Amino acid sequence: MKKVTAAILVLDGKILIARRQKGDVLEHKWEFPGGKIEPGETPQQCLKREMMEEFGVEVAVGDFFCSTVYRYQHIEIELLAYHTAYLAGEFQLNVHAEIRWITPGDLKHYDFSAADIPIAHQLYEKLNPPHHSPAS
Ligand SMILES: Nc1nc2c([nH]c(=O)n2[C@H]2C[C@H](O)[C@@H](COP(=O)(O)OP(=O)(O)OP(=O)(O)O)O2)c(=O)[nH]1
Ligand SMILES: [Mg+2]
Repeated sequence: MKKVTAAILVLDGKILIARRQKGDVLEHKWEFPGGKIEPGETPQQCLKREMMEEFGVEVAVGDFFCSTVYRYQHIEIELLAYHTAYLAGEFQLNVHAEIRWITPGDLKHYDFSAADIPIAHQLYEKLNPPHHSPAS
């Protein structure tokens, strides 16, 4: 099983999501960006490297958020999501078709890769402000 890291990056209350390119595995699907852990790397080192490779930005990788295991036809992955803080750099698209900054409520409206759906759901539960019932 391949271990893959994914960044939960929130800036000004908006969450970073990225869309995979046409022709890529899982083409057009939205994801929390990251990639496969290489031999000898910690998940944190991997995610820092991937964010630099894929967007040219520097991040600090913080606490573990959650993980999922998913078996695609092409690969079985353990997806490890980490809270990540933006440090520096202009976002450029080196491998993705598009990025968006979305509100927690928007998480339900995007077509995420299957392995990401439970992560998007947990993030929604964590960040979406609860609706207050009227005072009695
Ligand atoms: N980065 C990332 N990959 C995901 C997510 N969800 C998901 O199913 N995947 C799958 C897609 C791929 O089959 C696999 C590895 O991700 P990747 O293609 O980003 O790997 P990578 O950046 O190391 O790229 P490469 O060297 O394999 O081209 O994980 C996700 O949220 N983020
Ligand atoms: Mg990647």
